[in-house]
Amino acid sequence: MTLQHDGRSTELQVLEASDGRSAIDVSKLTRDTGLTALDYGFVNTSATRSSITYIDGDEGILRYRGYPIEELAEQKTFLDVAHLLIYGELPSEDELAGFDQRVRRHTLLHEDLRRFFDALPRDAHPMSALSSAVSALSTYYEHDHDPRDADKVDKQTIRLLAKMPVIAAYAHKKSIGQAFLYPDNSLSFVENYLKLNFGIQAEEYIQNPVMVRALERLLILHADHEQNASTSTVRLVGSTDANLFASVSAGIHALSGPLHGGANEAVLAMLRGIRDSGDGVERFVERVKRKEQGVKLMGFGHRVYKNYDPRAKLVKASAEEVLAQLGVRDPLLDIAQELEQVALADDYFKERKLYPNVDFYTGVIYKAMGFPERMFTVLFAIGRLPGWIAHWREMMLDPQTKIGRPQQLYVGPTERHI
Ligand SMILES: CC(=O)SCCNC(=O)CCNC(=O)[C@H](O)C(C)(C)COP(=O)(O)OP(=O)(O)OC[C@H]1O[C@@H](n2cnc3c(N)ncnc32)[C@H](O)[C@@H]1OP(=O)(O)O
Ligand SMILES: O=C([O-])CC(=O)C(=O)O
Repeated sequence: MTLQHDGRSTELQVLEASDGRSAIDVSKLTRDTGLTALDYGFVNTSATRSSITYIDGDEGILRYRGYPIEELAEQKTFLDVAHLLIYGELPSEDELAGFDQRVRRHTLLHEDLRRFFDALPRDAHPMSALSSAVSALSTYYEHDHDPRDADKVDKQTIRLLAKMPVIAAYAHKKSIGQAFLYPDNSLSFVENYLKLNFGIQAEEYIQNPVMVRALERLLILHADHEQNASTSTVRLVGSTDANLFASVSAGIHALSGPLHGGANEAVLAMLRGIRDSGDGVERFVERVKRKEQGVKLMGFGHRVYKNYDPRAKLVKASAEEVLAQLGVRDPLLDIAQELEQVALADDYFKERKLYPNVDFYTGVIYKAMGFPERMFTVLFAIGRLPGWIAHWREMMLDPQTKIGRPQQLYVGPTERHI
């Protein structure tokens, strides 16, 4: 395809993806024609080629390395999926045992890093504590940051996978003023995290198999989602050759916003608001449709899914199942279900193809498990970690990678003088 502008021209090559979709390669556009592409929110822009995750937003399909999310969530553990995303294949039994052992061996935090939490205010949001501590973690491994050294990258990968859940649990303990526990490496990844989070010093912590399985599934469902805002942040920061901890810590900040991962916390606030106002679901939906300042249907809508988010379908089924298994009756689940029903039948949402996204039902499950609302997005971050790591590593190995540096259309004053 030839594009001409102002007497100059360029050949725009059309590149094929493995799903039959295509993209125009505009990499020589500016050099050949002086034009740039303007694309607010990158709605029409592919920033890279990737072989990690596939999404068909019209059909509601999500696959990690080719495997449907439904199969992975049903049959695999979070560490299986982390291995799949990071190394490209599901592990054999021996590979999983080796991977699991390595992760268990690296769970301990340096004592000084435990004390790092002393410097944070008690009411610090756990997401801020998490990103700060992950950033601080990088100061302990200065000698292993070289992104081109495969062994070092692998060491950092395992360290981050092992230590981030511990940091997450400490962020929670800090916010409720309880003593930190040491990791128990006789436990699986998820069991260890649950004990660190909910266990109390000098008291036995009894694992609840319903919670373990529910959390495994939720973490798997959050493990990757191709070029979402936080993963794109990890890639952008990593494109400067910044280290893995620095890149992931930036990703955690990006995830915290209520338009992205922070929506799971915002959904619960919305459901509570509806309950406490006594106004009912229909009235709330009317306010959303009127686009009242600050009123949105949180947990609804998605840049890519113009059909039901396949993760939301699984999380919804899980919510009903887990609450029943835990013997929890939560009126907020009824409000969420009614809200979904009313919205899906409404033309405003139909015309705009707005469906529940992954964040809509997760909070109800986390709440039933005993997590405070401010921990919801932290749980998302633990789940998303393998995806961030996989993208960072893929980018580092890709010979096409360049420093991320968008352009702009300058609309300020032309030259002027004082
Ligand atoms: C893990 C995740 O990150 S999943 C997403 C989590 N975020 C949320 O749940 C927050 C609520 N949802 C949203 O804010 C948006 O749907 C986003 C940020 C997820 C996607 O945004 P975009 O792709 O830029 O969609 P955009 O904002 O252009 O929406 C298109 C139309 O639908 C409307 N719309 C989109 N989402 C919603 C919503 N949740 N409630 C009400 N209206 C909505 C917009 O107002 C817009 O309407 P208009 O055409 O009349 O102006
Ligand atoms: O893909 C997106 O834009 C947001 C999302 O659902 C995710 O990161 O899980």
